[in-house]
Amino acid sequence: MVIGGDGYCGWATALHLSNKGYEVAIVDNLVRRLFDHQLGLDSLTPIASIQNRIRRWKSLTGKTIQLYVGDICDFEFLSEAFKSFEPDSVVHFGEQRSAPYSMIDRSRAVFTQHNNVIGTLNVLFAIKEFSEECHLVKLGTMGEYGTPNIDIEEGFITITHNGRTDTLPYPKQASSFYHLSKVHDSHNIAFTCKAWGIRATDLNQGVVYGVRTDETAMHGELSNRFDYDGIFGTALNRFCVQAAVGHPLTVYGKGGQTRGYLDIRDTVQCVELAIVNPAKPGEFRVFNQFTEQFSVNELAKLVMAAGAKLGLEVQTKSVPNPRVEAEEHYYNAKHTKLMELGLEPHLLLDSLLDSLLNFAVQYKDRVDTAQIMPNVSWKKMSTKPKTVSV
Ligand SMILES: O=c1ccn([C@@H]2O[C@H](COP(=O)(O)OP(=O)(O)O[C@H]3O[C@H](CS(=O)(=O)O)[C@@H](O)[C@H](O)[C@H]3O)[C@@H](O)[C@H]2O)c(=O)[nH]1
Repeated sequence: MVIGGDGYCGWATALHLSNKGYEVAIVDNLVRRLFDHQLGLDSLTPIASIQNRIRRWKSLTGKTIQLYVGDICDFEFLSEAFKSFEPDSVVHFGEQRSAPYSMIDRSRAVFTQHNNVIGTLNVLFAIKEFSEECHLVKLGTMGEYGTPNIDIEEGFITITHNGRTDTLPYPKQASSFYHLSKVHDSHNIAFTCKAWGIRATDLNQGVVYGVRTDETAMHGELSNRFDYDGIFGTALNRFCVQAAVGHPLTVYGKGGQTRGYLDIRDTVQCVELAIVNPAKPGEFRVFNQFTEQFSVNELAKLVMAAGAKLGLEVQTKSVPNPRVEAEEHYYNAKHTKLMELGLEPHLLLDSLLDSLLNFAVQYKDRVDTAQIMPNVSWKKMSTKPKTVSV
């Protein structure tokens, strides 16, 4: 069961698992499409409706993906989906995943935490009630750890304090209401593993880039979404679109912000590896899911160089940072557990950057340049509903 199977990572994962012979159901309330309508945003790539996506997949491959449209915060809906599909594994992508969205105003902050925390709680209750053996594969985020001045471990750290030693959850220092929602989820999941014997894997994923996977490239109607706006667009994908339309690359502040990154083709691989090698009953595992670390400045340099090769004149501009985050910091995060399970990373080589840039150029007429600059400020956030004007 892929919850959030209509979104960026979820759609690619649902198709990948279906292609690999798994019986797949998508559970999704389609709210990601509603956010676009409400905020006047759109994917760079045209995307088909979920029904047409699934029909096209069936006509191309003969494989059926079941669809349950509804909200997992509604426990009755989720119960019916569980009873009808009887999942062995649940992959949970079904959360509001944008940090800027969660910082627009009070109501978006509350929505994000309610939607994410209650949705995950319901999934935990559904597993306990209907499918005790079911393995939960939950998308967490590297942002749960923040940017501490020591190495980041995979979920746990062994500490000696006043002569005694214990292995404890790694300290969490999230820096948006969205990232905090994932911290709260992790605590709830860890507790239910202990209390109810649930088996769970928390995938602390880094920033994803790219768009095509083997399956989504098979047909236009299987195309994945590609966000480039200031709310849902993530760093490298945004920079590629900016380069394609001749907009200076928007480095926030000093640009020393360093994060773990991965290709979307590795997202789908990692999820499959977690499913094939499930956690044991009662086990709460944490994997750091990224393949390489980059600072924002490093990404901008790579895109400038790749752009020059394609004859694009790419400039970089530091814009005032709309977020509250360290702009120069130590960053060294472990990420060996998925490699030990057999992950074969697609590293960010010139070839991928070329093809991403070409992809952005191909769709550049669809770019609304008014959506590029960031317009959500961490500091100016207020209780007043922020309405969007045209
Ligand atoms: O135009 C831009 C966009 C971003 N940044 C900077 O790039 C870094 C990453 O920002 P992002 O928007 O690419 O990613 P983020 O907000 O962290 O969120 C994304 O990446 C997270 C993983 S992580 O960053 O927490 O490891 C996931 O959890 C989220 O769902 C996903 O939207 C930040 O320091 C941000 O200030 C820029 O300098 N310029």
